[in-house]
Amino acid sequence: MQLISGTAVAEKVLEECRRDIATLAAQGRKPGLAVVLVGDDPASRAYVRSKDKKCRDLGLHSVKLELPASTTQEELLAHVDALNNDPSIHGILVQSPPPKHIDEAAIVRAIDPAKDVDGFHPVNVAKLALEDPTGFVPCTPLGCQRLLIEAGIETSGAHAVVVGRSMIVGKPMALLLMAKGKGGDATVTVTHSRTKDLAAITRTADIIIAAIGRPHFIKAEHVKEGAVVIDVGINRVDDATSDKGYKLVGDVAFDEVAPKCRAITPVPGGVGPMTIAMLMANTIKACKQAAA
Ligand SMILES: NC(=O)C1=CN([C@@H]2O[C@H](COP(=O)(O)OP(=O)(O)OC[C@H]3O[C@@H](n4cnc5c(N)ncnc54)[C@H](OP(=O)(O)O)[C@@H]3O)[C@@H](O)[C@H]2O)C=CC1
Ligand SMILES: Nc1nc(=O)c2c([nH]1)NC[C@@H]1CN(c3ccc(C(=O)N[C@@H](CCC(=O)O)C(=O)O)cc3)C=[N+]21
Repeated sequence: MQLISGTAVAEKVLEECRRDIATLAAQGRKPGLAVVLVGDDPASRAYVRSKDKKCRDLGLHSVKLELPASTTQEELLAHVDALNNDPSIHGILVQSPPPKHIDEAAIVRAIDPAKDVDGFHPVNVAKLALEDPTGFVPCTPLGCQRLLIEAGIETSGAHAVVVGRSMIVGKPMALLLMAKGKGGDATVTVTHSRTKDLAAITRTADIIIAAIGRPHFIKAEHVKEGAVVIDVGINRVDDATSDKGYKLVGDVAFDEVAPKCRAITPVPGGVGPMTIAMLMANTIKACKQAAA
């Protein structure tokens, strides 16, 4: 069994980012990322902090907007508009999910597609479907694809089963795996909560991408011998032995699944660090494209 280290692959991606940042610096340019958080969900706060920290480590310009949960739709749109017009900002990310009174779809559509490093804007969703390389691909599925490539997993002709169909993970993941070329050319099945006999389908998978949001949902019975499993899930579960009072677990029951796998990602240290690394890479891409 091969343990695919997201931490190690993310470090490789960040090394590429450092080189790009140095090249841009020599041209007097510095990529800038703005992360907007509305409300005080603890997991979201932690995530926003780690993105800000990674930006600073790399020497990117980083703006962190932490807005109260009472922020109105109009106020948030005004912030997005200001960032759209700020030439020092190349990437804008509005942390999902926002509070209930915010219309997330309208916010996403207000972001300049050229600064939409999350890849959520309809223009970028269309570019992904069209396999147009000028678009931005959502960071998490992009990171999963890179993990497969770096781990030497052949996707061409493989049966990949994606569990989950969200706009942030499952759907773009399926589009990437079915696209032509490296890390693609797979035969893709997308499953979700209405899927009948999920285990019968996942057992036919050469590659399983689990993006469900339920701790330890994928069990040994879901996985065939020799499969590759990418665990996207980040779930906080109570843990009295940890000083934080919780621990992070994936959507895969790692202990029982790992022995059957050719390769598997851990949680933490798997897809999570890749998401952050791809966000940095997308911000650099946005900066390069803004100059061109
Ligand atoms: N590592 C990272 O960087 C990231 C991790 N995540 C994590 O990935 C997980 C998924 O996130 P996200 O896609 O945003 O979650 P969503 O809740 O938006 O989507 C979950 C998907 O799983 C499907 N699903 C739910 N229950 C079942 C079931 N019993 N059987 C089969 N499918 C099911 C849902 O189906 P239906 O559509 O029918 O409701 C839905 O399509 C979460 O744990 C999240 O924390 C998310 C983003 C980034
Ligand atoms: N607009 C938007 N874009 C996102 O990309 C986005 C979002 N909203 N909302 C929430 C989800 C979740 N997400 C994570 C990214 C990294 C880790 C991560 O780095 N995890 C570490 C552990 C971190 C820790 O220890 O807390 C790991 O898995 O090793 C986790 C979760 C991005 N998301």
